Order: sequence, then structure tokens, then C-alpha cells
Amino acid sequence: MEAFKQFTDWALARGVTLDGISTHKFPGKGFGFTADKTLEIGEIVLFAPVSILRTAHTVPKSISKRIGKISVNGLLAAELAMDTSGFYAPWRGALPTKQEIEDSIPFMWHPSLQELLPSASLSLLEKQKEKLSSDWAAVSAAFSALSYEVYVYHWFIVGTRTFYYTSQKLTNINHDDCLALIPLADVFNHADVGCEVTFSPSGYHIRTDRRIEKGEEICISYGNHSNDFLLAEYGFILVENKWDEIVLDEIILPLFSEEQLRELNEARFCGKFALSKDVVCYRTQVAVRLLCMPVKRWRHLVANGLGDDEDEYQANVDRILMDALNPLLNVACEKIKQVDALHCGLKSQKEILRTRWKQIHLLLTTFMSKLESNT
Ligand SMILES: C[S@@+](CC[C@H](N)C(=O)[O-])C[C@H]1O[C@@H](n2cnc3c(N)ncnc32)[C@H](O)[C@@H]1O
Repeated sequence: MEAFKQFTDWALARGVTLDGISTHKFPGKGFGFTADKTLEIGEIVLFAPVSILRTAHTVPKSISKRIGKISVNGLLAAELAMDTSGFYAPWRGALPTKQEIEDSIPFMWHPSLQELLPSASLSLLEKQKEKLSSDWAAVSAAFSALSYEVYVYHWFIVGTRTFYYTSQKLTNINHDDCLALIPLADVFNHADVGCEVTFSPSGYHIRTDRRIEKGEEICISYGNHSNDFLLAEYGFILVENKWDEIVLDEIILPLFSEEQLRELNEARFCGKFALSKDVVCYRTQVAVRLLCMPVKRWRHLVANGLGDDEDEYQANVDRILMDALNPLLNVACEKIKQVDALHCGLKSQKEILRTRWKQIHLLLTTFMSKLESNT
């Protein structure tokens, strides 16, 4: 707690302002903010001046020039990992520990646990591996004394704490590289709906999006992310998540012939199929119709769009979905059994996996009972 007080004082002395909120430790979440008084909608609770940001431009040239081509996440991690300046010491002292990162981030989990991740988290994990290994190749070639473990820890510290940032200096930069670290603002935890975060030439303002009672946790939203995404990228899942969905590609794509897959590809309807709360996405509704209607009519449908009303094919589509989703229910039950049978990994890691598969099972049964009641 002392480290957090020092960190907060350090940030306030550098122009960050807090109004009506203070840091607090939450079980299972690390630090976050709570409201010290009742806050009305639209109140600015935190301001962070541009001068406190860490971006690709604030990394000393002695580091960035030596490393060369690297992701911004990778560059910020390299600077943080090698920073001994003392300037950022109070911030570093309040960051989650290496152990906390290793326990929560699936990248660090035992491979037997990783194998039991839902497919959407697994594919994000594969992308992380590629990105990290390319960043590490660039950093280790330039700074051979830096250890891999230290770098990986800082890579995930950066990955779990950056904000979207763009400036006039940043041209030709891809969306994933528009990143800034904002000490103290990075203490906000995530909720599916949270405070509004805006950037202006003076800095970042964080404003309440609703009335918040004294003592309530006050969150921002890291984006409209599903629980599979939050798990892979941030190491947690939400109990209530209005953006939650499961990816259906692995069960929908095998339903099509080679020729139909080509047709889907040409129409840009091949993949990114999802089930959220109790509906399948528009892409799924359209794609599955290719299995029920003549190709010419399907092309017409793609060009003109599917109306809001159910069409003559809906019952067929529902039946196909029902048959395709059924085996996933067994997969979810099987995964829970496999998690329970594991003799490795932490209790908290197994609990998060078990809960996620239960959520997936519930999403499926809710949707399937809706389909059944339609027939
Ligand atoms: C930007 S940091 C937020 C501050 C962090 N809690 C700390 O102690 O420094 C993001 C990390 O906080 C944790 N976190 C954020 N929102 C959470 C939530 N709703 N539930 C559980 N953990 C959460 C996760 O470990 C995530 O990777």
C-alpha cells in the first residue's frame, strides 16, 4: 500500500489530477479505483497531461535506434525492462509483480492448461507467441544482456496497460501500434461499460458515464471484448459481459463444400461467425443460407442484405445451427472434466478455465432453447 501511495503522489506531482476517486485493492483484480463520494454523470475523475505519457516518441533514441523495427508494445517493454533512471521508479514499484503476471496471463500457463483454452483464446495466444518472438529477436540482438524472462514480464505489463493513442507525429502506423502508457490512469480496471476516455492535445480526460455511488468501483472499458479475448490478453474474464460471444468458425466452416467455401470467400462471408447472448451474428445467418438456397438467390441476398423479418429459410437455418452446435455442448462438458482432472497449474487458473467453459455451455443452451421454442 505504501508503494501505491508513493506512486500516486509521484503522479500527482507530475500534473495528473484525481477528483473524487482513490486507489483501492480488490480481491482477484489487483488495484483499481473507487469513488470517494457520489459522482454525477460527466464528472472528470482523472486528467493525465501529455507530459506523463510514454509513447514510441518518448523512448530514448539510444534504445529505439539500436533496436530498429519492432512493435510499439515491444519497444515500450524494452525501455521499461531496462529503465534504471529512477524517474519512473515509483510507477514501476506499483506495477503487478512478475508472479502476478505469470499466474494470470495464459501465455505463462502450463501447456496442459493452455490446451484447454477455448479456440478464440488459443488463436490469440498463437498470435502473441509470433509477435513476442519477433520483438524479442529485435531486442535481444541489440541488447544481449537483457534476459528473456525480464523482457517477457515487461512485454505483458505493457500489453495489459496501454491506451489507444495517436498523434500527428504518428503517420503510417497500424492500429495495433497506436499505444501509450499513462501512469495512474493505467490503474483503472475494466468493465463492459465504463467511464469515457477522451484524448485532446492537452492529455487524457476520464469522465463518469453514469451516476456512481460512494464506495463503488469505478472502471473504464478496454473495448468491446469477449471473455475469450479478455482471458488471452488480460488474464481475466467478466461475470457479466454484454460483449461476450463465442467464435463458431470451427463448427460452421466444415459444413460447406470446397465450392461453397469459394463462394463464401468471394462474397467475403467466409468466417468470423459468432454466437453472442442468444443470437448468432448476421454473417452466420447469411453464410448458413448458402446451404439452403440456390446460389443465384444467395448472391442476390448478399447483394441486397437480409431483412429484419424471418424468411422462408429461417427454419432450415435454425435446424442446421442446432445440429452443428450440439457437439459443442459435449466439448464444453468434456473440457470441464479435463480441467478437473489436471494435476498441474494453479487453482485460480483452473477456476477461470472451468468458469469460462461453463459460460460457453450456458451461451449454447440459452441459444438452443430459443431455437427449440421457435419450432
Ligand atoms: C490496466 S491494468 C489495471 C490495474 C491493475 N488491476 C493493477 O493492479 O495494476 C489491467 C489488469 O488489471 C486486472 N483487471 C482489470 N480489470 C479486471 C476485472 N474486471 N477483473 C479482474 N481483473 C481485472 C487484470 O489483471 C488486467 O490485466
